[in-house]
Amino acid sequence: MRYVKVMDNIAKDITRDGVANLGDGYQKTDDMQRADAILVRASSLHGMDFGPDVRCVARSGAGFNNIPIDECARRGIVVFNTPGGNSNAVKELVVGMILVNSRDALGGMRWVLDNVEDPDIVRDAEKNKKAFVGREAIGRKVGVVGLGAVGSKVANALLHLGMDVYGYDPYLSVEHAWELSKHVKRVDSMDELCRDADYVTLHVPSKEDTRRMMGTHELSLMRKGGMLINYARADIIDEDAVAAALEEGQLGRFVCDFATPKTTRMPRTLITPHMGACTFEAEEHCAGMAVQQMKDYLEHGIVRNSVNYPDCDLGPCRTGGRIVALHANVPNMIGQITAILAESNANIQRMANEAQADSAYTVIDLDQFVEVETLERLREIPGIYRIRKITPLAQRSDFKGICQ
Ligand SMILES: NC(=O)C1=CN([C@@H]2O[C@H](COP(=O)(O)OP(=O)(O)OC[C@H]3O[C@@H](n4cnc5c(N)ncnc54)[C@H](O)[C@@H]3O)[C@@H](O)[C@H]2O)C=CC1
Ligand SMILES: O=C(O)C(=O)COP(=O)(O)O
Repeated sequence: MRYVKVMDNIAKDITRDGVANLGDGYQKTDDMQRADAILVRASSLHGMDFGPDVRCVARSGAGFNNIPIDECARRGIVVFNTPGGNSNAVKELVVGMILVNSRDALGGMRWVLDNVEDPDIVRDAEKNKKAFVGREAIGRKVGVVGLGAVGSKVANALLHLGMDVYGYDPYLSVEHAWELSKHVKRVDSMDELCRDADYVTLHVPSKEDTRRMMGTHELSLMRKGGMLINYARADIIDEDAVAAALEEGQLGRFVCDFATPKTTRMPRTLITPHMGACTFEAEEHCAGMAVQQMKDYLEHGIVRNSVNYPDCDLGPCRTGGRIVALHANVPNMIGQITAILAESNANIQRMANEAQADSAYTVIDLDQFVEVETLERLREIPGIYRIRKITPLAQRSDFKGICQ
């Protein structure tokens, strides 16, 4: 039995009746000391005491600034996310917010609610509607910051609405470049993006170079009375600068997904409670990806969509035994590992080694399992964070197939 600590309401069918529906061989636990894996959405894991057996954290969602990924890497804990799994949900809400807030739809709705008792509401509505005149989005300049899973979809959708779309993303991936319409005008700086923009919408992860990237200078370049949309993370904007721009009228409207003590006091601001990804479709999609990635890792040592280790997929183990090593990306690790295996007469059938930044991942399929003492010797190599022993398919009680 493997135990999973489920931190958030991941998706209805996954946490039905409070019991994780993770499939045979898995059980939900509240006890971190017993957990083999953690399933999380936006709850913060910073400062949390991970139990000794936690081998992976699966983030059902895109952003992973709630997880100490470097510390996890050094402890041999693989962190996964679910790239793109909720991007359509965010895109739909952002596009809707841009349209709804270009018109004073909310002011109009509020007027109706305030006048429900008015017997002449039909006549008075016609008289009062002039107070809610807005603007059309067509033809207006919008800057999209970050052209990843969400940003590329937002840019394409706004283009289809007839807007003049600009995009800024110095690290644009080939995958997302393929998805992006060629009519999105790519620029090389935030200044170019913000200059005379009627709208700026933010879709970058929270990290050192993006925190407070939308500040006084960037806001001052926008067209007076423009709109800022933040469905990325609260700290991408400089809250004081946005508050000041709203007070001065430089910013006409601010729309964001993050209720903070400061945003909730800003004028002409519409806030949703971090619900960009709250659709049944996105929750199921992300939960499905997160659970599958977690199970593939626990059962087979397959790493897919990790944010702190390189991806590595040799498929399930079809030899007599598999060892996986999570280690520092430094010279001679493979040499030391294979030397110890050679001394214990182990025959390597297949092997893969991948490295990414400071972390590396090595999978070794052997004729048969090595002794416990050999595993202990591997664990003592400086730079080894964790050694795992993976049960081959043929030795699993739930495996009914023929092992090659
Ligand atoms: N409000 C909500 O419920 C949701 C919020 N998010 C937030 O949106 C962010 C983006 O999500 P995805 O598009 O799925 O992630 P993604 O990883 O696919 O895209 C992020 C993009 O930002 C770009 N980027 C990184 N640093 C940059 C910089 N300094 N300047 C400009 N671009 C930069 C990257 O190259 C990448 O293309 C997430 O990290 C998360 O914080 C994501 C999903 C739901
Ligand atoms: O995927 C993301 O980055 C999000 O912000 C969505 O967060 P959530 O899964 O709704 O807690």
